[in-house]
Amino acid sequence: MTPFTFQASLPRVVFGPGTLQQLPAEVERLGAAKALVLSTPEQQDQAQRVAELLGARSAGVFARAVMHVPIETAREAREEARRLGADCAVAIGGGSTTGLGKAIALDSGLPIIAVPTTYAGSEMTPIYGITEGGLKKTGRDARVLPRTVIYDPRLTLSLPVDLSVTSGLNAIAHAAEGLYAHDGNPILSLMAEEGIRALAQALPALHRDPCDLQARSDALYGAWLCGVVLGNGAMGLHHKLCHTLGGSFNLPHAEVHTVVLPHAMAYNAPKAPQAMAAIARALRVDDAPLGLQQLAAELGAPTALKAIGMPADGLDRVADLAVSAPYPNPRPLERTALRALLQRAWDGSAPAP
Ligand SMILES: NC(=O)C1=CN([C@@H]2O[C@H](COP(=O)(O)OP(=O)(O)OC[C@H]3O[C@@H](n4cnc5c(N)ncnc54)[C@H](O)[C@@H]3O)[C@@H](O)[C@H]2O)C=CC1
Ligand SMILES: O=C(O)/C=C\C(=O)CC(=O)O
Repeated sequence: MTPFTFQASLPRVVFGPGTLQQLPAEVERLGAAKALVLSTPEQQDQAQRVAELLGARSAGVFARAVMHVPIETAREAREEARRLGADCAVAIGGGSTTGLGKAIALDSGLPIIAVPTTYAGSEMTPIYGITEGGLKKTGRDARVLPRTVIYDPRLTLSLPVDLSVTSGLNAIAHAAEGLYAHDGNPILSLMAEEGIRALAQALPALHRDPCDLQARSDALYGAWLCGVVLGNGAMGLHHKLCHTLGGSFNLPHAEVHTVVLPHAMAYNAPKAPQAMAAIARALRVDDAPLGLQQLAAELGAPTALKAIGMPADGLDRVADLAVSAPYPNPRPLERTALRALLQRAWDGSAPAP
């Protein structure tokens, strides 16, 4: 085994069906008196119920989280937290709501309790994203890592099946890139393989029966592990391509990950054979990129960028951007090969190196 360094900074986790009921005690445990509850407009009723559960410990509800955290929304939420005298925030929702909590914490240091209701994994990472003037900036900052995460699988029963599948594949992407990250290590690799395994088993089961609480629990457990990997390892080609595609063309986040991942994996496969072997083991397939694309197709997820709103004439720009700011990746970034990757992803063709 090659020498390595392992240091992880992780939130406290409360996991299991019904654990949302422990939220008031978790707020108290932080030493906080007033929590601002954050959600998207679609989950406002759920946020309201959380505020009722908090009773006197609720400062109010801010239900305006949207995808990619526009700076204007972040400023409004920070101001609302200040105006209401909140000394902590509870983010109930997916990556968009967690992201809003992070934007507040980045500026104010307010502690965040995350209550994830998708499989995006943001609650386990110190990574934030804020969009200003149409450009999304991402960064890492220890202040934005939630202090506590409550994983209550019951809250995911209402997540539509299509979003459950693509969100689960978004989580698998975190683990896949962690397995070949330049700063990876055997402990993160253990978590990554186990996270992929749990999700690969859970997604078909919850696709058959969205109310299968065991499958929902397994998926959330997998998302937790994959989120830890993302938070503690570098992102490579796949995440960078997805951020360009999502940020510049306003494509739906989890769907972009779903379509691109098999192609990014195939691109890197010749330089990351051990990672591919681990992913194939976890998926129980012979060929990791192809097996992943087949899993997505079997679960009714999109497999072509053209099907999720990507204009064909934008592919050249994405290829240009992909090579404009180099970053560590197992296989060097070659424009011609990346342009071909993007074409295959747009067409929905089989992944190829
Ligand atoms: N910083 C990080 O580490 C990460 C950040 N992200 C960010 O998260 C965002 C995407 O987050 P996602 O979770 O994919 O989607 P999302 O948070 O935007 O949610 C999508 C939709 O599903 C709804 N929803 C969520 N949970 C639900 C439930 N249980 N029942 C019914 N409806 C529900 C939401 O209200 C929203 O309308 C992107 O902006 C992405 O950049 C994603 C992964 C990691
Ligand atoms: O692409 C992902 O799933 C991971 C990270 C982000 O989305 C970064 C962000 O919060 O914008």
